[in-house]
Amino acid sequence: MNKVIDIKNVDWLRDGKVILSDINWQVKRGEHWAVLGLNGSGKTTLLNMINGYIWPTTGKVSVLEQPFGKTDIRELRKSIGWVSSSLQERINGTEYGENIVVSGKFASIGLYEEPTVEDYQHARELLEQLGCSHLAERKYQTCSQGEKQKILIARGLMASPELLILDEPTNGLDFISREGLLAAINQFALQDDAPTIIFVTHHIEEIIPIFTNTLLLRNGAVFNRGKSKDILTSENLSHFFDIPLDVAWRKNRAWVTIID
Ligand SMILES: Nc1ncnc2c1ncn2[C@@H]1O[C@H](COP(=O)(O)OP(=O)(O)OP(=O)(O)O)[C@@H](O)[C@H]1O
Repeated sequence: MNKVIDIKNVDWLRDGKVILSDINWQVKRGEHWAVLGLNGSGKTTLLNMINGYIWPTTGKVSVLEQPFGKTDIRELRKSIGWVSSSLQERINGTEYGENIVVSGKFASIGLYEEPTVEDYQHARELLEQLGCSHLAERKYQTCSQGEKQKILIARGLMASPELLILDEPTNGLDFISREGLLAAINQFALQDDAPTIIFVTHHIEEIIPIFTNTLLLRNGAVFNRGKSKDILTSENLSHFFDIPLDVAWRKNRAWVTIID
C-alpha cells in the first residue's frame, strides 16, 4: 500500500462558513508528517475527516487506500491509532497502565473483552519501546503528564495500526518531559514496522527529524506542504505567521526566533 492518506480538492462547510478550503494532501508510506497551524486553522477538523467523523462537502478522501463512501469506516478505524487530549479526559484514573494499553486492542476505553496473555505481553513490549516499562503496574492517575502520554501512545499502537495520529501530544509537558516524549517518538518511528505517523503541533521546534514532511495549514487552507527542510525556512514561516521570523536549524530541527 502506497498512499496512506489521499485528500483531493476537499472543502468542508458549516453554517455557511468555509472551514476547510480546497485541501489537497497526499501521505505516502515511509513518510511521517507534521501538521502545523495556529489555533483555528483547521487541524482538528482535518483529523476528524481522516477518521471519518465528518464528511467532505466536496472533494474526495481516501485513507489506507479505502475511498470514503465505498468503505466501512468503523472497520477502517481499527487501522488508525488516534491519541488526543479528549482521549486523555476519558481514561479512568484508577486503571493500571498496562490495562489502558491493552484496551487499545478493542478500541474501547475500559476492558470489556477478556485480553489474552499475549495481549499483555504486547502491551508491555510497547511500553518498553517507549521507554516506560515501569508504568505497566502504575495507576494512571499517579502518572505525570508525560508518562500519561506515553501510556496513551502505547495504547494507540496496541491494535498495530497502519496510521498513528498524535494530536498535540506534548500539551501540558515541561520542556524536559517534552524532549523525553519526542525522543521516544523518534526512536519508535525508526523501527521497521512503525506505522505512518501524523504529528499535530503548534510548535515548530517539536518537528523532530523523523517528520520528513510538513503540512502548513492556515485559515482552513493548505499554505504549503513538502519536505520539512524546504518548508521550515525563515522566508516561508515569516509569510505563514505574518511576522518576521528567523529560523535556525540545529540537530536537524528548526528553531524559531521572532525578529523585532
Ligand atoms: N462543527 C463546527 N461548526 C462550526 N464551526 C466549526 C466546527 N468545527 C470547527 N469549526 C471552526 O472551524 C475552525 C477550525 O477549527 P479546528 O478545531 O479545526 O482548528 P484547530 O487548528 O484544530 O485549532 P486548535 O489549534 O485551537 O485546536 C474554527 O474557526 C472553528 O471554530
